[in-house]
Amino acid sequence: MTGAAILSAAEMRAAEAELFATGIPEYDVMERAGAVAAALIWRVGGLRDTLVLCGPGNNGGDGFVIARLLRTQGVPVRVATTGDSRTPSARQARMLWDGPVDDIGDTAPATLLVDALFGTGLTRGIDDALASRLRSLAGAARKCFAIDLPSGVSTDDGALLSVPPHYDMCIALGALKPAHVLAPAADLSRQIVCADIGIDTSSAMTRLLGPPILHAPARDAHKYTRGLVAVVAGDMPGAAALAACSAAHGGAGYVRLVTPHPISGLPHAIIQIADHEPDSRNALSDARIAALLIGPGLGRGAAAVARVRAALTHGHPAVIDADALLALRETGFDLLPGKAILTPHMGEFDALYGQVSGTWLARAQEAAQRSKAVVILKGARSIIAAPDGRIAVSSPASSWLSTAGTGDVLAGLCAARLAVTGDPFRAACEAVWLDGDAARRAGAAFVADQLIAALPAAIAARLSKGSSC
Ligand SMILES: NC(=O)C1=CN([C@@H]2O[C@H](COP(=O)(O)OP(=O)(O)OC[C@H]3O[C@@H](n4cnc5c(N)ncnc54)[C@H](OP(=O)(O)O)[C@@H]3O)[C@@H](O)[C@H]2O)[C@H](O)CC1
Ligand SMILES: [K+]
Repeated sequence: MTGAAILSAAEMRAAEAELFATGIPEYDVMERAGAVAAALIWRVGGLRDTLVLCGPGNNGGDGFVIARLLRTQGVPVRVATTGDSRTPSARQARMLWDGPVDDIGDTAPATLLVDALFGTGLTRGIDDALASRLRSLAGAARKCFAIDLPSGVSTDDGALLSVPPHYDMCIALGALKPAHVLAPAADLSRQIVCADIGIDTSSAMTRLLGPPILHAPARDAHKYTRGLVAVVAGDMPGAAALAACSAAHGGAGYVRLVTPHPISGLPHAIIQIADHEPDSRNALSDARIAALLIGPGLGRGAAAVARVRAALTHGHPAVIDADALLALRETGFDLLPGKAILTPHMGEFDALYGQVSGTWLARAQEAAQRSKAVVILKGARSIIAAPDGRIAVSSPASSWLSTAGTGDVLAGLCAARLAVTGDPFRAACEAVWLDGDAARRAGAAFVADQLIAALPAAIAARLSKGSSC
């Protein structure tokens, strides 16, 4: 899985411990962290007067290193603290700082503010007086930098434990944390930069969704080897038609729409198969079907549940969306094939899984394990969880995606990528990435059909070297 690693506070501590076990002293890692952060601040802020706020722990220690290194570049730097430094490394960093140390309560503002008050060690909301002091110093600064995390956010779930200010840049140390990718904490910083400080994150199971590498069809490909997608329509075939178009433009070799009502205006390349029976038995018995999609426009009630049951009896890899997710409450998860993608938004997620506790990452993970399927928890930042523990979190997608039919487009795209790759997690990651990129290309105020039209360019942009169009 590609994409920057996302580690919880406990995982970060374990990764640090592994590094220290190789003989690298903790203080050396703090020096590295401070050096990378100071270089980034120097690049943006140059010689502007700078105030570094240092807390009691190692986040504060990073702050002292940053202050010292900026000062050696000629930057006029002041440090203000909340009191004593409480860890050995923070005390060492403080000892090496030979400039002034103010009390945070009465220090003067500066043009640049560096927040090194609290990082992954924050265990509770910071008190009101300190939080308000941080906001007022940040408000008076031209640019604000958060070291590792904005002080006042919960590392593992992105909740705000007190009211933090906004930042121009957050410098994540060693790895991203959930608070860098989950709202509301993730929305506090205009830019989040991950600084490499030598921590090995290669085994991280949770990652930011990275750009996929796609391949053009093989020279000897034909429509079946590229992937046959069957889309099962229901009461409202328009939504299924949209999903079928998306599957066709998403890379499938062949798309069949199994529908009770003929649909006019569809591209001729999409083959419609009349199916007046809710059991769809014959239309779906073709062993060449590489991915089945059911849900868009399916409708609810007994007929819909029967359609889902019948569609899933064939064991084809499947994408379950919209109303079909609600039907799963009746059928149970045992009906799902070995390769399945479920695409709930938050409301459908709650309806399907009930009250699952924990962070959104943990909830998506538990849902994937319970249903033994890849779950795409759709939102501004979608979370893709696999039963084996892998999780990918997408960067925020265009808010113009909040328009009718875009869920159907994503479902069709998932089906296409599942048919092409045969791998549900990879397919879900590719689909979410391509959907986000197509939305970016479609610009403002697009409708779902234009999103589909942007898919080929999004795919072309991700083709591996050597792939030809
Ligand atoms: N990732 C790395 O490899 C490295 C990270 N570094 C930096 O270290 C911090 C984590 O440092 P840590 O010392 O564990 O924690 P903090 O500095 O965030 O804060 C802990 C101290 O803060 C006190 N605390 C916690 N909550 C509050 C609160 N609400 N109000 C007041 N004080 C609070 C806490 O005291 P307790 O009473 O809770 O015990 C601690 O004294 C990480 O984020 C990086 O910036 C290192 O540089 C090494 C490399
Ligand atoms: K901080």
